[in-house]
Parts: sequence; C-alpha cells; structure tokens
Amino acid sequence: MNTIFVGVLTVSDRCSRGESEDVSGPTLQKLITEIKRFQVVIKVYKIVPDEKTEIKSTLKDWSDRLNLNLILTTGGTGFAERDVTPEATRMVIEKEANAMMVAIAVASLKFSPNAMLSRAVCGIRGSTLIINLPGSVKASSECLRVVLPSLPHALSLLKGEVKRISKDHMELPQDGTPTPLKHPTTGTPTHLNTHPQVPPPHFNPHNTGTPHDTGTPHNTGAPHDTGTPHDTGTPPTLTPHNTGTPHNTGTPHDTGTPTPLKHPTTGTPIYKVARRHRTSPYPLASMDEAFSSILRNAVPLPIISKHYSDAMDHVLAEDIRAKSPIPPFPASIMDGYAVIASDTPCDLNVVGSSVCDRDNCNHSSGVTVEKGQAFRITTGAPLPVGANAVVPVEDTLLLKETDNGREELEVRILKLVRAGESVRPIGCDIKTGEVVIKSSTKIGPSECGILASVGATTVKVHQKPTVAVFSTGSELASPETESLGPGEIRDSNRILLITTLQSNNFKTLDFGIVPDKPGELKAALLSACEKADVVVTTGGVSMGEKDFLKEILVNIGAKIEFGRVFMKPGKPSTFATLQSGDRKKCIFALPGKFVSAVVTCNLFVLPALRKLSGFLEPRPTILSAKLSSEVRLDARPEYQRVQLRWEPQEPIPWAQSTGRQVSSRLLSMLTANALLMLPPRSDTCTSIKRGEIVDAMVIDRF
Ligand SMILES: Nc1nc2c(c(=O)[nH]1)N[C@H]1C(S)=C(S)[C@@H](COP(=O)(O)OP(=O)(O)OC[C@H]3O[C@@H](n4cnc5c(N)ncnc54)[C@H](O)[C@@H]3O)O[C@H]1N2
Ligand code: MOO
Ligand SMILES: [Mg+2]
Repeated sequence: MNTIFVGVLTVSDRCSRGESEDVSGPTLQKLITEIKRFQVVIKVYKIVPDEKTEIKSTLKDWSDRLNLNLILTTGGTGFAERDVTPEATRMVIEKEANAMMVAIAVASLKFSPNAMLSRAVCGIRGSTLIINLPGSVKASSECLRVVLPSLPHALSLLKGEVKRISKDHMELPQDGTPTPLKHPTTGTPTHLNTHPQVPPPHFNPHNTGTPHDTGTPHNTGAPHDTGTPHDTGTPPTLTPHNTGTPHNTGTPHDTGTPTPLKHPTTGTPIYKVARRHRTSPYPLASMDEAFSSILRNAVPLPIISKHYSDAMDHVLAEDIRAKSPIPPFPASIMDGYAVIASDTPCDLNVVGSSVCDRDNCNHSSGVTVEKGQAFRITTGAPLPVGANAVVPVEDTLLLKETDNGREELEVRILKLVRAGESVRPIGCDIKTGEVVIKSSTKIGPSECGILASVGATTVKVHQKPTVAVFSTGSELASPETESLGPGEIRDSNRILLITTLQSNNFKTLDFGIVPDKPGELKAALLSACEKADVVVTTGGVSMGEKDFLKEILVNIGAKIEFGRVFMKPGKPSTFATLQSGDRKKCIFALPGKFVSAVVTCNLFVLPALRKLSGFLEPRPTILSAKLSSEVRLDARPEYQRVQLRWEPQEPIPWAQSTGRQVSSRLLSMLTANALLMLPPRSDTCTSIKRGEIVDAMVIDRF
C-alpha cells in the first residue's frame, strides 16, 4: 500500500503554554487514518503559539525539508486578534486550493452559521497539501471529514502518480499490509527522515567554538566552592530519595500538582505512555554542531582572587609582572672565587667570603675586593663590590692556608677569565615590571613556582566550575548492595563520571541516585542547578517510557541546546542551559549506558568545564595513531575505545582495540587511554585497514 506522510500542527497559545490539553491535534491524527488507499504515517505533531513566524517556519520546514504529503493545521483561523494561521499559510503556499476551502465552508455552514467566521486557507507548497482547520475538536473533525474523500486523488496527483491512479483505480489494495516506513524521497527509514542531509563526517576539534569569550569580571567569590576532589561520598544537602518535591511533579499519583509535566512538543502529560513520541522530536545534531553549541554556551566563570598555593589548575585572569629583578643582585654562577678579571691568571690573597646566607652577606660587611685580592664565593651568592668575575674552584690551586686549615690565605688562579664570566647580572632572568606569566595561562607547578619567586602571592583567576553528578534510574542500587533485588543493578556510572571529572581536577558534588520519578528528578535537577555550575546526569534520555529527563529539563525552564547527536556511542546525549540570575548553568544529560556515559563525558563535558574555567584551548588532545587491526565503519561517526602504545623507534603509536565495542560493554573501557575518531561509513569507504593512520582522542595518561 502507498504511504503518505502527514504532519499535524496545533496552533494555540494556551496549549503551547500547557494551560490546556490539545484534543484536536490527536483527534485529527486518528481521523486522517480513515483515508482510503494510503497507509498514513503521522510524521510530526507539534503545538505552536498563535505566532505568524512560528507557524510559517514550521509549515516551510515540514514541506521543504520533511517533504510531507499533507499538513493539517488546527486553530487560529477565526476573527480573534491573535488568529493568524490563514495569513501564515498564505505566506508559504504557492497555489491556492480554493474549491477545498469552499467545500469546507459550504458543508460546515450546515452545522452552524458560525462557520462563516472561518477564514481557513487550503493550498499547495511544492508537493505538500496544507489544509487549515478550525481549532475546536468538533469543527476541525467535521471539516476534515468534508475533504477526506477527495484527498486520495489530490495527494496522488501531488505525488506524481496520476498514471498509476488511472491504472490502479479499480484495484485498491485491501490487505492493509504496512509497507516498510521509507522516506518519501530518499527511501531512508523514517527515524532518520528528519535529517535527510548527512552530517559532516566528523567533528573537527580544530575549527569549532569561540574560545575567547570573556567572563563577567564582576561577581567574584565561589558560592558553591564546597566540594573537594575527594568529597564524593556524601550528597551535600540533598538526599534525592527523601526530598520533598516543591514543584509540580507530573505523575498521576502526585497530589496537589496543578499542571502535569508535558512532552515539550506534543503537550501530552508524560505519564500518558501511549502518547509518547514515536519519533524523537529532537533533531540529530552533528558532532560539529553539538561541540560548537557547548563551547558557545560555556562562558568562562567570573574572576576571583586566590592564594598562589591554592591556584593550581586555575586559569590566570591577569598578567603577572615582576615587582623586582631576578636575580636582585649580581650573583655567582659557580662555587669559586670572586676576582677582578684583569688580574687573572695570577696569585691572589683570599680576603673574605660571600655565601648564600642572608644573615652573612658580604654587602653588610662593606668590604671591597681590590687588585691582588679574591673573595671565596658560593653559587648564587652576591658578587662582592669591586669584583667582576668568578673563577670556579676547579681552576685554582691553594697556595697558603692558616695553621689550623680553617681558612684559605692565598690561591693561584690558573685561567684567564673575562669580565662578567660566571656572573648573572641583576635582572638577567627577569626584569622589574616584566610580564612573567600572561593572562589565560593555566597554572601548573612551574607557574606556581614563578608566582612564588616574583612574590605574586594573591592572583586573579577564573573561578573553576563545580559539577553536580547524579545517576537516574529506579533500577539502580548502591554499589555496596550485597545481593541485588529483582531487576536491580548496581550504579556504576556515578562513580565513573565523578572520578573522570576529578581526575581532570574538577570539583564534584555527589547527588546520589535519583529514581525515574518526575518529581524527584525535577527536585534533584533544581537543587543541583542551584548548588553547582554544571550538572551531569546519566540515564533517562532516550525513548523509554521512564526516560523523563528531557521533558523535565524543559519543564524547569532549561533550553535544550541539543537532544540527540549523530554519534556512536552517545546518540541520545542531551545538552541544556538554564539561566539562573546572571549565570547560565550547563546541564549534560548523558545516556545511561556505561560506555556512552564516559565517552560523552570526555567528548562534551570536559571541554565545557575547561571553557568555563577560562582555558584558551578547551578542546581535547588528538593524536595520530596506526590501527592494529582493521575496523569496520558505522553509519554514525564512532568513538572506539583503544589503547595507544609506542613501539621503540616508532614515532606514531599503535591503537590496539579494547575488544568488542558495544556501548553496554563496560569492559571495552578497561585500559582504554584514547578514543579512535572514526568517520561514518560511506559508499566508497566501509572499513579502515590495519596500519592506516587515524585520529585518536586522548582520554587518559599513557
Ligand atoms: N527506541 C529507542 N531506544 C533506544 C534508543 C533509541 O534511539 N530509540 N537509543 C539507545 C541508545 S543509543 C542509548 S545510549 C540508550 C540510552 O538510554 P537512556 O539514556 O535512556 O538510559 P536508560 O534507559 O536509563 O538506561 C540504559 C541502560 O543503562 C543502564 N544504566 C543506566 N544508568 C546506569 C547507572 N548509573 N549505572 C549502571 N547502569 C546504568 C540501565 O539500567 C539500562 O540498562 O537508549 C537506547 N534505547
Ligand atoms: O549510541 Mo548509544 O549511545 O550508546 O548505544
Ligand atoms: Mg532509556
């Protein structure tokens, strides 16, 4: 049987705000299946407010990109001020279908004289028929019934099947066998239909993002600076299992909930499982798009003051200048004798000593070296006044000593030395006022040492993000659980994510396990957003009846920046932002599968945290590696777990697979120190051979 792809667009301010439930949209979806000759696939269903631009862009998108055969709109066709559906429709249609409008008007006038108040439009854009229907469930159903008999012919004409119609006219298929769901033009399965264009082969970590965004320099202080990299064991203030649910919760069992949680696009309460999405409403972002979105949204955190000894791994937000020169005095480079260069070689009287000891410095003694004299001197000690070079002790002979051997009296300088030899002049390493560390430098051990040496004990740095982590899933038990109950599994992802973040020097707050209950998930998300700069969750983001995370994110006012990514593993990875005062909180709802969670944490969360911390280069380190064995390519860009090993004398490491690469196989992460970045399969390339060179993203030390 021939298939038609239908979109139903409900236009209603109230339904789009969740103030009333859309009944007309679902009713029309049912009714349209009564159409003869075709198998109907409801490809998209959406609720939009009575806004001309939104209606127009949806109609254009559904006609041009999704190539739908039929779009039914309901609502916004009357005389009220906000009714603009006909105007928006006129802006997109290329041909009017006036007779359809007339037929609807004539028939509906029989039901009510108010049908005169409908301004509905019918028309054609490309090969898509668009029909405006009124908003009420009764009127819209009646109007659709009017045109239903003419639709098979109309749609077949638009599909260019006129010849077949005349031939097949008398032999309509009766068996009702569903044809495989295919894209109307490309023949690809419908779950990919919304993205007919193939995303770029791979994200190019070298050309994305805006690494130079500046933070808001006001608002210092670290309000949630409580966790340390070691404080994972105890949830800070929230025990997700016993918190109240201050906001509405959305399950039918919750009492006192004014508006239940809804699907963001359909407006259906999320407990109505039969009405869940059958096609994900979230476009598949390419890796490039996902990565750019993260870097764009992760803006460096405010600047704070830190003691240098506490500033490790922070990014400087000021240039550090030397207050005084280094060395602060002309200093000896060797242990030996401070001399007047023009005397050498010669025999000299040893008249004093200069040692590295601030309590015993020759400067305070006021002694000056004169012709025929030498001063004993140690490495780093100040050159005595009058001397201009140092002779190492190895280039001298002792000629005379005191009777007890405690002092040298005369030495022979065996070599000629030049003025300035073995002496570091004042400021030869660092001059007064010189910038010793530039702003935006990440502070490591060397930087700490330099800060100490120039006396920059309090420095301005970007605040580092605190990350709240929780696992979602009613099947999850504590890892300590001795014997698991039926259907239970131990929560492995939380510690996996926490330790991944900590090993990259980020502070974490452990929010425990949150069951798949909308109220508890919502409370945990809100609390986590309040206490942390970044929230990372795992589980509940795919198509399951208990996968509530995305809906709850929308419900708490977060903006879903992307809800799916064209990648493997990690397809349902979700990134959302929540404006909270002058801060934007970043929320990563990662998939529940162990491998997907850790791979996406490395690919998405860590670069975001580095960007928030002020890193100029937040992107991961990517090396070239040689394949130890052939790999078959997937339809999606894939991140396979490997161990990089360097063979003696070989500059490029070998990438050894960690074994079977399914995303539920925990053991594929074991010993992995890199992710192979494999391009998606193409007609011309389905595998990469052993010995070929591919990109590998470093995820651990070697
Ligand atoms: N109909 C579809 N089903 C699935 C799709 C899809 O596109 N359509 N995507 C699949 C992909 S890809 C992934 S990845 C997973 C992601 O699922 P969720 O993020 O919704 O995760 P859950 O359903 O909650 O759990 C999946 C799996 O992982 C286990 N899990 C979850 N959390 C933990 C944890 N903290 N510790 C250990 N194990 C955990 C959970 O028990 C499940 O076995 O969806 C596919 N499905
Ligand atoms: O693509 Mo899913 O992310 O891991 O199996
Ligand atoms: Mg799931």
